[in-house]
Amino acid sequence: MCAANQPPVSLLDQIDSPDDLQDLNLRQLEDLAEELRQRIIDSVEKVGGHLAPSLGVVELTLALHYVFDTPVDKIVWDVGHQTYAHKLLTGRRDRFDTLRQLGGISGFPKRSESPHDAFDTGHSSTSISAALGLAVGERLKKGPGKVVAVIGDGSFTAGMAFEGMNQAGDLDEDLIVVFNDNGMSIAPNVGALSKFMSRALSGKAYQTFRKSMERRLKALGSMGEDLLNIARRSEESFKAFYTPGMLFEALKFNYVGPIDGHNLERLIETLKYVKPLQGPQLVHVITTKGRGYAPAEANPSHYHGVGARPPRRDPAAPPPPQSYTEVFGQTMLELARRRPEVMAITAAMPEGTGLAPFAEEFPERFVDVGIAEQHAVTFAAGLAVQGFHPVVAIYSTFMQRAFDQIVHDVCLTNLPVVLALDRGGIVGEDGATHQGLLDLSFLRCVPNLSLMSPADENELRHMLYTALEHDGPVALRYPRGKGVGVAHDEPLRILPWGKGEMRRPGKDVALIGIGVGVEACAQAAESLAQEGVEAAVVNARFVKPLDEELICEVAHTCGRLVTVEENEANGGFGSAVLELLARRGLTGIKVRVVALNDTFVEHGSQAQLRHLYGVDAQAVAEAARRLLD
Ligand SMILES: Cc1ncc(C[n+]2csc(CCOP(=O)(O)OP(=O)(O)O)c2C)c(N)n1
Ligand SMILES: CC(=O)[C@@H](O)[C@H](O)COP(=O)(O)O
Ligand SMILES: [Mg+2]
Repeated sequence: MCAANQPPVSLLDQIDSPDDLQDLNLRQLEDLAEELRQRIIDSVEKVGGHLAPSLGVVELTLALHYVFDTPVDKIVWDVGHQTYAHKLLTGRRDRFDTLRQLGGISGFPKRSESPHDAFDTGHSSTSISAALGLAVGERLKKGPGKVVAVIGDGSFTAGMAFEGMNQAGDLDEDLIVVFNDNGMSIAPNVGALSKFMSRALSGKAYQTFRKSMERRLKALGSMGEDLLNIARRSEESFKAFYTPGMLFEALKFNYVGPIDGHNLERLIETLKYVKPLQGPQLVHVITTKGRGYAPAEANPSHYHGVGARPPRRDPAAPPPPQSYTEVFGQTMLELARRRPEVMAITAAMPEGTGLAPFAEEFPERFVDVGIAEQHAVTFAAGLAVQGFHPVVAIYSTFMQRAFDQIVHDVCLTNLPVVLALDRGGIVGEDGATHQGLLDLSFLRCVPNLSLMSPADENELRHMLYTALEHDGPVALRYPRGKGVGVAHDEPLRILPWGKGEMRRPGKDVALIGIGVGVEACAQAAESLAQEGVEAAVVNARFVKPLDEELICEVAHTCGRLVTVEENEANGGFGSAVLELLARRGLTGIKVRVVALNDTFVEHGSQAQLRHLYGVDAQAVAEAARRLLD
């Protein structure tokens, strides 16, 4: 609590830990909710972040921290993108404006950041499994803590959530799952469960019946109250049948709800009721994503994640380059118009992958499978067997989840599926859970899979066309954010398969880049030229099949190679080049691999992280100088 001699500036300023909530009455808690909301809006407006998800759970967060005693009790937040109120209430109020910035607090729960963060999250649908592990551990250690998982309806579309539920029910473990149902994933939620939820809960007849019964019974005075209590108990069984309860009850969870996720009094009462209960409990809360901020309530998809306030743009300046995502989406449309067999698949991220326009123009050839990356890939394999040419657009980091499906269902039988990995490389503010720094390694090792990465947004267009002309699995990986700003040359053309391109001749050292690495090489060559160094620049284009002739030729000519990639060094593009040189017996070549060196990459801007982790143009030039010493 604040020192007694200083008048509290606000309720939030009095909250140095969740224990301080106990001193507040309901009215003050409600006022605190509004303060939290405003603080979140103000901060995100400045630094960016996940606004709508966090606004939707302000009351739920307050009620959880009011009823449960973290860190003894443990709360696992699924995805963890909705934890801004949680962070403000657990000792990070004064650092909150450093959110997602280099050296600042993370946008997701981090055990290293606070003991109140019970488990690190970022990828969805892990909370129930993690919480169950925590609960079993607590039981085995004979600890006093209760364990709560908070999971959204979007995150419930992933199979992993049901794997956790299935085991929890079987173990009859003391575990509380709070199901935050706002009807939204990033886009409107999809799937049979989501439809069942909205049908069951939006039943007008049920709501009208309930309200009229309450009114009539209350009019009867005390007798009416007794009857109302009986009716409430029978309502529970009615709801358990009519609402999703029966689904969760089948998984041996005691179902409680649905309750209004913005009614603090009801939330506190319900959580106090379930806290001491034994066995698995599921509390179903209905919330509004973006609650309390009209633009976010009206468009929760747009306000799911927002960027920091952009710097004022000079109106005379040329328009910024298109993003790789936009170019991908436009090229998909162009190709689909001429190729009826092209299908597009997303895992709950139509906007983020640029496929929203495709969905609008070709609704029958577009599928959003929900947060179900494994299913997306194998579903695509099924389509490919039927003669379609599916393009599965999934962020690099989330594609990690579908590795076995890529191997087992697509590549083993050499099916024509295109894997479009957006956000390949350093993504920036989302931090360690979201960087796309493993894909060149985990894709390169899979037989039958070809792997390309464009040097710029124009090359992405031709690569997508080339991939769709290839009779077998192809992965395309491209970065988050704006392109280089090159013109789009027409028409779309098929790139020479397995061939890179010499972008700049040179004889002293060869800078061989893949993807965004090529731009870093080009800039490094410019600065080396100021020092009289003639650096060749090669755009490798393909990680597999590698352009062996071109690489061996420049290796022979220059005798010095720097490979450049935004990927882990382990098993990445540089590894492929080293393996080639060894295979060809070119042992006298001096090589530097510019890549991430066996490390995770935290949050910060892309430019800051590229510099900090030594994969920017400056690092490339430095590596070349060392070879020339
Ligand atoms: C495995 C995985 N796939 C995709 C994402 C991207 N993603 C982050 S939040 C989100 C939607 C989550 O919906 P829900 O669980 O309902 O939470 P809400 O945003 O509605 O609060 C998605 C698809 C992710 N974090 N992890
Ligand atoms: C929380 C989450 O996983 C997504 O919202 C992700 O942050 C989206 O990333 P982009 O902002 O790159 O689309
Ligand atoms: Mg949701």
